[in-house]
Amino acid sequence: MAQLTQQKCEACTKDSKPVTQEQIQQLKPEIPQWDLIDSQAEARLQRTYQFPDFKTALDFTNKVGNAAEAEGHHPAITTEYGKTTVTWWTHAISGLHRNDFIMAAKTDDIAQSFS
Ligand SMILES: C[C@H](O)[C@H](O)[C@H]1CNC2=NC(N)=NC(=O)C2=N1
Repeated sequence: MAQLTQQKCEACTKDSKPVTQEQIQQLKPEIPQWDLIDSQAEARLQRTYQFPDFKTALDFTNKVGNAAEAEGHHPAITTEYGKTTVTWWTHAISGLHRNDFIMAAKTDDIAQSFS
């Protein structure tokens, strides 16, 4: 299987299959700096990135937003002075889909261009 960053999101419906625990164990090492969290009783992936100032955090936010639009899969993003927190989950299934791991890996790739 190709690296997550090379993969494409698929359109999700309420019938889409969430990742299994086994799949999570396989995929999580590819995005080691992401936390698996429970929010509103749903599994989500979350990571906070540090930046030197607000403008850089906002530039990163916009790049992640563009990637989300390109893939048709959308995160929650909180932009603050010096940091941006990105949270991925799949609304249609109220949980985690492979798409979320793909987008977390793509988000890490975007962040690399800021370091
Ligand atoms: C029709 C469209 O593809 C869907 O509404 C998409 C849009 N972006 C989405 N983003 C996320 N994170 N979860 C979804 O279920 C989702 N659904």
